[in-house]
Amino acid sequence: MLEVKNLTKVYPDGTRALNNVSFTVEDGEFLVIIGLSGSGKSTLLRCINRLIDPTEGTIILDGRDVTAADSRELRFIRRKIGMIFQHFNLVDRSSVLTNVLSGRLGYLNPWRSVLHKFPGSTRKEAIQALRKVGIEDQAHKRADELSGGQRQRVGIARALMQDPGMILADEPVASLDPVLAHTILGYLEKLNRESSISVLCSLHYLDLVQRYATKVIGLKDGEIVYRGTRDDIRSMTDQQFKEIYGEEAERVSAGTLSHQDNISGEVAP
Ligand SMILES: Nc1ncnc2c1ncn2[C@@H]1O[C@H](COP(=O)(O)OP(=O)(O)OP(=O)(O)O)[C@@H](O)[C@H]1O
Repeated sequence: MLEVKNLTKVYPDGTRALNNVSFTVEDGEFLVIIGLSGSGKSTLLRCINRLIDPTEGTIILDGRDVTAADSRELRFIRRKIGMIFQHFNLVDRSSVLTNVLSGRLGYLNPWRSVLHKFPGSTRKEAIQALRKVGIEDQAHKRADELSGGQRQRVGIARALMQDPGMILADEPVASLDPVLAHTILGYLEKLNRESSISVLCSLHYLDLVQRYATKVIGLKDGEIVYRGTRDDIRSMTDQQFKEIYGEEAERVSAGTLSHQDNISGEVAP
């Protein structure tokens, strides 16, 4: 379980990106964070694994105080938190397999990690992780030879190598077309449901929020302005969504949602 209490982040230039944000995420939840550009979504996600140090407040993950963790503890905590990025953050010139294996670096003993020497069993696991996202046949290609959707699947496989209890996904489908967006979110949902991995994800299409979220928080100028359960979200109107999200709020095309029915079948291992 994740408990975020009174979290505030003020950047050195004085920008108050988060102001007194509190919420909880139960194990196995799929929390979606919505909000306009600049509302603080990335800052919030990055505070949770301390890629950004909060100014005030506490973050407790499974009883451990992330905010008070020293560097040793933080390494341990971060091992269990996978991160997925909008622009994938792959090493383009390395192979897909090497990128996936890098998810395990936090578990290697120091000399192995310096040399990036992975045991054979770990390489097998990496292939299995790629199989879970349907691209084991791409393992030996260079990462920059893959399409955007395939690259994000590599990002998921890399996160899986951490054996995470939680995945933080910062706009994971913003660079993808709507059909691919459903494919990627379908994989995240499957991991969420079948492996009980909690997912915290920022998204900006209402359809996607309604389809995947079990809980939603809405941010505006760094403050929580909306909290919704799965039922609340499903009955949310475009107008309500626009009040939080602004006039930029939009749906992906109606046809895409029905496509999801096919995708669900496709993601089964
Ligand atoms: N390193 C930084 N220094 C100063 N201000 C920053 C820094 N990073 C972000 N901000 C500011 O903090 C606020 C929140 O930014 P953040 O990136 O968290 O928002 P966001 O909701 O993720 O936006 P987007 O959807 O555009 O990524 C914005 O006003 C942004 O300009």
